[in-house]
Amino acid sequence: MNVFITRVIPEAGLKLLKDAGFTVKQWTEKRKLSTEELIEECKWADALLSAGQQLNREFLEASAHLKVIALNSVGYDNVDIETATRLKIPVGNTPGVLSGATADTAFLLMMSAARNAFFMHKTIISGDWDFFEPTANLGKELTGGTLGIFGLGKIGVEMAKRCKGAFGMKVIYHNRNRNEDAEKELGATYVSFEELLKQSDVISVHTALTPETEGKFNAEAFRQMKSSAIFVNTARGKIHNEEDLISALNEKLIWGAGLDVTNPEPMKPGNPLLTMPHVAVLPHIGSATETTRDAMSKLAAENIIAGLKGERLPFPVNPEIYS
Ligand SMILES: NC(=O)C1=CN([C@@H]2O[C@H](COP(=O)(O)OP(=O)(O)OC[C@H]3O[C@@H](n4cnc5c(N)ncnc54)[C@H](O)[C@@H]3O)[C@@H](O)[C@H]2O)C=CC1
Ligand SMILES: O=C(O)C(=O)CO
Repeated sequence: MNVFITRVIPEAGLKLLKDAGFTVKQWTEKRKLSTEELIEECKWADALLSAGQQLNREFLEASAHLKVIALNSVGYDNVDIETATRLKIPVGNTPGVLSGATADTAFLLMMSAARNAFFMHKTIISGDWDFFEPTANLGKELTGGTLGIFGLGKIGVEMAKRCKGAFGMKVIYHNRNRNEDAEKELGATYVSFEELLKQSDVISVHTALTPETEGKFNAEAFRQMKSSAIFVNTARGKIHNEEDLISALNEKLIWGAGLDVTNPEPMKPGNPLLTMPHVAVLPHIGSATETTRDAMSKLAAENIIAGLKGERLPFPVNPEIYS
């Protein structure tokens, strides 16, 4: 059995695949494959382990022989799941193991925006750090503030735990469904989207990218937020409208922002967000720790192994193919 992998993955996952007796080919070029290249590579493969590739209808229809597609991510917005399901190709993802690391990144971005850390760092590089000024470079304290989580799933819960534990923040959330476990564990309160915007000192986005969440944080949403609020997005860049975010920051409708995800990725080096005060931008490193990336590669390998054995994937995103 042959497995094509669209990126070099950690040894931990690779070993599981090799120990299972599969022949593995990794794409080592530091660029994404085109759809045509991916179709060509997959002609040889029985399974695909995909990191960061767009798996569209054209690719899936040309690769309907694949017995399994394992994503090296929890997000699956870059896969045409409807087509994969129609073609009965099981698709697996990597939930849970990356929740802590990604929440750590959200926390880092929240803190960095609150204390203007990225901007102040640049003043050292440019030689503009002159002397200690008691009235300048002032940030925000978060103790006792309100954290608003948009999408209180696995990562959202981890972010809420960190903010409650560190700063005693009150947690409110808006979700597709109530999360009663989190309400009990964290004392989190369910609110409407409008109340989330109005009441939060920090809004942290943790939903999947879907037609309902795309562009959700737009001019209208930023207008309803507190002028002292910080907007954090570690989910997907398309959930906020970048132009509207830049205007909201320039017009001081909100105070700051922390982004691990942008639209497009990579963000262009001249993007104004990279030099604005109270803004912190990272290059999609939410899950990027050794421990977490090892664990993700193992889950992806487990999905491949189950799929190639004809078994149900341990982490399927289209479980309906089994019914
Ligand atoms: N920056 C990074 O490196 C990473 C980003 N992510 C992103 O984070 C997202 C969330 O991951 P998890 O917490 O593991 O997923 P999850 O499925 O546990 O949580 C997502 C939550 O959002 C809610 N939701 C979905 N649609 C909604 C809507 N229209 N309105 C309100 N709530 C809605 C769901 O009910 C669920 O509670 C992923 O889909 C991925 O896009 C995930 C890992 C790393
Ligand atoms: O898992 C995901 O969805 C990511 O964005 C990277 O870990």
